[in-house]
Amino acid sequence: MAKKEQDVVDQELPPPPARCSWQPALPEGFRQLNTQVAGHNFESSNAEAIGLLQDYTGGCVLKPLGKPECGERELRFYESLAEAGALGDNDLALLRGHVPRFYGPLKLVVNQRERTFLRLEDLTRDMLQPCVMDVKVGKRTWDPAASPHKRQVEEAKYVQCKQALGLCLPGFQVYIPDQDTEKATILRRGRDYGKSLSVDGFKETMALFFNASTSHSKARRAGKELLLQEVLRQLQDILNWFHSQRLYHFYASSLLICYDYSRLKDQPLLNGHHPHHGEQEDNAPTSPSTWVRVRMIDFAHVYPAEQALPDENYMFGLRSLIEVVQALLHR
Ligand SMILES: Nc1ncnc2c1ncn2[C@@H]1O[C@H](COP(=O)(O)OP(=O)(O)OP(=O)(O)O)[C@@H](O)[C@H]1O
Ligand SMILES: O=P(O)(O)O[C@@H]1[C@H](O)[C@H](O)[C@@H](OP(=O)(O)O)[C@H](OP(=O)(O)O)[C@H]1O
Repeated sequence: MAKKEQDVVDQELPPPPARCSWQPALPEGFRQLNTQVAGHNFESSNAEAIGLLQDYTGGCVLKPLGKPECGERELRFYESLAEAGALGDNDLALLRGHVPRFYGPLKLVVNQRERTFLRLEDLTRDMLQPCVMDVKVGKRTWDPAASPHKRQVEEAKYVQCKQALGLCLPGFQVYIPDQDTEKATILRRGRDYGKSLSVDGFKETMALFFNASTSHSKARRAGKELLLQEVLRQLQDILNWFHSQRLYHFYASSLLICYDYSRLKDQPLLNGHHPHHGEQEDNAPTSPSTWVRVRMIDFAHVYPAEQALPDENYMFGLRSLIEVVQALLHR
């Protein structure tokens, strides 16, 4: 992150890496991903447990392969997307636009052990004040090979939101303005917070994440509207892909929603018209797709679609998310 002007109000999530009293042994040129909000992470008492890394210069993140079968499945998924793109396969080629770019596997020694990482596009790159939310999609978060125990464990977590909305919230960070000073403060929440949420709590948390409270100035409301419309556009694009695809079923997969808080302030309304992704306009740098990114991540439990059926489990969650975000536009 280039600059930060915040007091840090951390809760539940581990503090930003620079403040840790211990440091994992990382290869030169890499550091812990300081915008990681969920997922497997480094543990001071377990050298085997590792989280995502960030390449100082390359604008990419490095995700360690998870448990043998999960890690290999995710690597195969990204590789098949890369191959399909080259062959011009339609549904797979389109899916590439909804996931981080993949730059191949990389072996690195971390905590004295060689591990394989996936090199992925950093979805928070160029963001000065990155707001990041990981939303796990689907009522069912266990895959067809899950043991009865794993299935039971998954069913017992995030119960309220998962059953009603088909969504779970394992973590997020957001910059919010201090009421009096307008100075930005960062707020971070992890899985324990997500597991405690009711449906209303989930909706309020989404309002908090999108800085969508009603008390903002006119200029801030314009920024909020632009943000929500862009998020909805990108979510709808993903849903459109799911309507046609019969290739995969995605279990325990997430949507990563990222935006740059520093771009939210003072966004002008261009005569009611917001530039869209891909539009060739002189003012292209202000296109919200440059500071708002919604992508699918975490493919450790992706399986071929059973009987070539649509992925109703994922689509149920995604439709709920679209409804929740739409409701924020009308607050
Ligand atoms: N391409 C990316 N760009 C930026 N941040 C990312 C990217 N991929 C993952 N992250 C960060 O890392 C976190 C964990 O990612 P991911 O869900 O892939 O890990 P995981 O260990 O497989 O998770 P889980 O415990 O749910 O299986 C995300 O919540 C996000 O903060
Ligand atoms: O939401 P939580 O409570 O963080 O639960 C974790 C989450 O379900 C992960 O998807 C899962 O990793 P896998 O996708 O690899 O199964 C992990 O299993 P693990 O603890 O066995 O790694 C769980 O602990």
